[in-house]
Amino acid sequence: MVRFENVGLRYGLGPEVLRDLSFQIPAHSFQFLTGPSGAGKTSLLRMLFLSLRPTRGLVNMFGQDISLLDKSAIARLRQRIGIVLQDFRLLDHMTTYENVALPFRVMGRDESSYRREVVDLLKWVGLGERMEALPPILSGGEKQRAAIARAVIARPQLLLADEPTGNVDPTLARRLLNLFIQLNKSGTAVIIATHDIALMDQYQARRMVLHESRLHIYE
Ligand SMILES: Nc1ncnc2c1ncn2[C@@H]1O[C@H](COP(=O)(O)OP(=O)(O)OP(=O)(O)O)[C@@H](O)[C@H]1O
Repeated sequence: MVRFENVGLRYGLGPEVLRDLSFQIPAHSFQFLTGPSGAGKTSLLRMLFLSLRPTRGLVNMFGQDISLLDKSAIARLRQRIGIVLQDFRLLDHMTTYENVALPFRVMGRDESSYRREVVDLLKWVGLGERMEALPPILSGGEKQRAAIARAVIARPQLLLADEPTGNVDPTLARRLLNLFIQLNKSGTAVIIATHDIALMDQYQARRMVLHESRLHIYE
């Protein structure tokens, strides 16, 4: 599903923040991405979301060499990827319900075909009472859950999550991890970037560890 070969990344004229990354993400797989602060986890997730191009090396996503794709092809590939970023990126003028329903709207689906699904997921993540609220009045943990719900609602083929349990208590973190595990069992490949060792210890999965710009994989 994803293949990186000798990928390097630098910002501007700075040093390479990621170097010689070679790995594959198989379909249906589950992995944690970890490493110290500043190791490049967010940068790697952004490359996987095709919002950042590598400075060198080959990136192949869903069987396509991304260096050959134009903007519209990249936008189409992105529809197969769900992402939860640390700053959530919720749209402030839309309600929580509308934010979570957005992937279905982008696909051109009729609201009657997805309303129940969106409402059920919002209830499941504990936002049943916040559906009509606008993001600016949500707490940090509520925004995080809304961002996660939006990323998973359309069952993407690949889910990328950057510190998805950073703003919630341990009980809710476990619940959200279970949501990712269930999504994975239904076929989505999942990559969760986290510092949270307690979270990783709760689920036996492949670990991708960034250290001094390089990636080490522990199966
Ligand atoms: N837009 C940018 N311009 C220049 N340097 C950047 C940019 N974004 C990130 N960096 C640098 O790249 C390196 C990796 O940053 P990145 O945010 O990917 O790390 P991280 O592992 O996600 O960190 P954290 O765990 O603290 O979120 C850091 O040295 C950072 O300063």
